Amino acid sequence: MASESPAKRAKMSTDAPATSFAAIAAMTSWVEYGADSHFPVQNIPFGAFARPDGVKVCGTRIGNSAVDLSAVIKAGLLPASEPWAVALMNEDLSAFMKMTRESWRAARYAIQALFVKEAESKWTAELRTAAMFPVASVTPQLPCTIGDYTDFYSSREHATNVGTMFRGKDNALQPNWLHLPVGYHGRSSTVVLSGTDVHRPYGQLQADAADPSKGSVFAPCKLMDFEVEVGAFVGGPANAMGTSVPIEGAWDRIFGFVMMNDWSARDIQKWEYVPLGPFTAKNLATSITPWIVTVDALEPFRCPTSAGAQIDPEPLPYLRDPQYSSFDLQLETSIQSDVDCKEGAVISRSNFRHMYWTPAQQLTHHSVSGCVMRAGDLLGSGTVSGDNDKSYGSMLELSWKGSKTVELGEGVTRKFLKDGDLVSMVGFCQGDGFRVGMGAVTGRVLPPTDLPPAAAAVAAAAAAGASSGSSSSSASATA
Ligand SMILES: O=C(O)/C=C/C(=O)CC(=O)CC(=O)O
Ligand SMILES: [Ca+2]
Ligand SMILES: [Mg+2]
Repeated sequence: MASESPAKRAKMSTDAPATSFAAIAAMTSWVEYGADSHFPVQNIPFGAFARPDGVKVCGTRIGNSAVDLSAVIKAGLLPASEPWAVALMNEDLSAFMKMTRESWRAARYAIQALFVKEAESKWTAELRTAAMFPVASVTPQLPCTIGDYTDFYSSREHATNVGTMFRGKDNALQPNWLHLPVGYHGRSSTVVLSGTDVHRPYGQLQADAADPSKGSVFAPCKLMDFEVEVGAFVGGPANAMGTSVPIEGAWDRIFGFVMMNDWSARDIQKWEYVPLGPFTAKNLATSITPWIVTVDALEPFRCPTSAGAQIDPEPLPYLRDPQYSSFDLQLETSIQSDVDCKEGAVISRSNFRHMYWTPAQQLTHHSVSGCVMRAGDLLGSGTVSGDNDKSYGSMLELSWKGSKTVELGEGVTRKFLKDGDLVSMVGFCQGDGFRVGMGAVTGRVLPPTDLPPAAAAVAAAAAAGASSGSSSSSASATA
């Protein structure tokens, strides 16, 4: 790691593993993978997948292998009687995530110890066949039952940019923004795994922003967008209703992190969001990576946020995070299209350290009214935008509401997403000769689905209106 890197400068968390950063960097594995793998022995994430024979199991990933932890436990390489091992015998991580950080840590260390070079002889050929599968041969599953999904708005740059575009420069950052992590309740039913195609949604759009008397039309979204986010999975025993999660222990209630794309229909959003915030513009799909990278795996990369060691104004006491900091997690977003950008092009580079509010502050604030926070709840960080126009986390900002083009190379440009565009977001921390990352969250934009009967009737009526001279509901999407 470069000597000036924030990860190196940062003091290791007191909660961090007893191992030094140098000792972590020096770990090697008997499993082969490249220096750019996101899943070296230093990572050991948790996930759930269906084996080639269809059996669903909890697992980890190392290099390009998905590891069936139930097979490793059955073979006697992990202590079957430990409560965490019992929990890992389930089809997904729901039970395991309800345990404590101590249990997650014990499990991760025990698994990690099986993949260091010195442990190679423990792995018989028989066990390798029974427990290790090429990732391409397994079917990732959602890691747990996602009870609730909440999305925050915690990048100061993103909030300022969106506020400027939606409400004007003078009302960009609302007066509450520096005092609490603003958020909205999202929809867990449409949280999907990376690789899931996403249809351009239908919805209500304002017919003519210059003339509100023209009302609205029903049509496919024309301003389809992504949002680069880091998702935090809540873990640990739920707080009782009427109590809250104290900020002092809040980091210990975060099980780990995934990359997340909060698909957004900007024209639907612009019309519907007043005054209660995002609704159907955001519930069409939210894509996540399948492997949850633990807080412990990210601890060596803890660093100050770009807002500094403290925030000003100082938040109310209940929101003062004693570990106010972030992770030096690099984020890179690209678009690929078989139509006009076959090689793909990187359009944004950002970093998780740009977030102003920490996941601990988000969790504590979420529960301050007595709201129950359960293991498996998903908290979106909010779009991660940096301080320059190459680091913005959405097309809305990169194209500044469509007022300029985003270059994909060789004369190919975008303002918003086109049908056929494959959006890919990767997140990783760069260590000294190794990486710890989440992999890529991908999703392709498909044309609108065939309309269900009720919606078809509305569209037909709107089309009839259009042919008689009123507002149009053309299905063609512009980009
Ligand atoms: O109304 C606004 O200012 C904008 C709201 C959002 O776009 C919500 C959202 O998804 C927040 C985020 O990802 O940061
Ligand atoms: Ca969002
Ligand atoms: Mg969403």
